[in-house]
Amino acid sequence: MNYGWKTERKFDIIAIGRACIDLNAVEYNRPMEETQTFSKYVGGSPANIVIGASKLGLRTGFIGKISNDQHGRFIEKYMRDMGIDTSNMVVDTEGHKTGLAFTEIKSPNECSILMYRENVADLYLTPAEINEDYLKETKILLVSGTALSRSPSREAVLRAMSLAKKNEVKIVFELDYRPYSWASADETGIYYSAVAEQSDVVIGTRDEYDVLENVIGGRNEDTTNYLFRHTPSIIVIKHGVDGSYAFTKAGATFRGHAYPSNVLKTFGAGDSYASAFLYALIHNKDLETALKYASASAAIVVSKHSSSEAMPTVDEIERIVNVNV
Ligand SMILES: Nc1ncnc2c1ncn2[C@@H]1O[C@H](COP(=O)(O)OP(=O)(O)OP(=O)(O)O)[C@@H](O)[C@H]1O
Ligand SMILES: O=C(O)C[C@@H](O)[C@H](O)C(=O)CO
Repeated sequence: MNYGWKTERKFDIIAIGRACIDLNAVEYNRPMEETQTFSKYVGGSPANIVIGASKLGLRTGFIGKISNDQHGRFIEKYMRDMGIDTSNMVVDTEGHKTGLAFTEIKSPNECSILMYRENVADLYLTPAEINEDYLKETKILLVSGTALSRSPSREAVLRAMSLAKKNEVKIVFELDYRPYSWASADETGIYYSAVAEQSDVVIGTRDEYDVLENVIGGRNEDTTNYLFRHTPSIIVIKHGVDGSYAFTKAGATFRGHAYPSNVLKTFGAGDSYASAFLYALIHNKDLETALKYASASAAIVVSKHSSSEAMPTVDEIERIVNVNV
């Protein structure tokens, strides 16, 4: 398959959005009120996705703003050590802080995330901090929906998208809807639909597309009919453990099935799914295979404690795909 990426580019994927910290409950299978210890990991959906992609051997970079403190330095070093180019991670100069996500694992099916995201540095990225020469060097710009929730980060993303288009960089939009980041669902729908209409690939859960379309109980067919009238050529709709679908503008539909997993917690599924899906696309694999890689990657991460640190290798993914043919 040829997805139309420009081949001669230094990076496969540059992501834009938040790089934060996850504090995952060490004593799991209990409520957070009774949890005393947490393990620290780099987190934030777009950071997790490039960490996963980098672990799979893709060449990645990151655009975002981090706090000028121990947390910001921890994040930058971790990502650099993972092989991600951090040259366009801007250090905040106005005292903004790193976002924190405390995770609660009450049972494999009852997980929640308590986010501390007041005045977080990532939402203060400005359009002036977007570097066209950097964007020119990538095949894909990965946009995370949460980065659209506030200004000036919103305008920074819109600037990055317009420079991406100017330089024939494909845009992948991961909806990554976090309700507490947004002023209202109406506002989310407005920005999500405008950005999705301009993106080449859109990835999200059924619920996230409902927010984008401002509907309740939306149908995949209506979503694809609407978005394929615009730029997207591939639309991925995830349905949790019930699997996922990839639709193409040419009219094909592919179904991905979740693989059996010894589930510890459910968060991290979406980010590991996206990193392996994009790995497969960059390697010109067909969409059926891309869905298998994505689902296998997610099955691995839901069985482990973290989102970022748990990202699998290509061998681990292929072992699952090959055993379950
Ligand atoms: N319990 C599970 N066991 C195995 N695979 C799973 C499970 N839950 C989800 N997955 C896999 O992960 C993929 C993405 O899951 P989901 O649709 O929940 O995305 P998400 O809501 O973006 O994830 P997250 O919880 O990280 O936000 C699914 O399509 C499926 O392949
Ligand atoms: O995206 C976040 O800000 C939190 C993540 O890092 C967390 O691991 C998660 O929710 C993954 O789905």
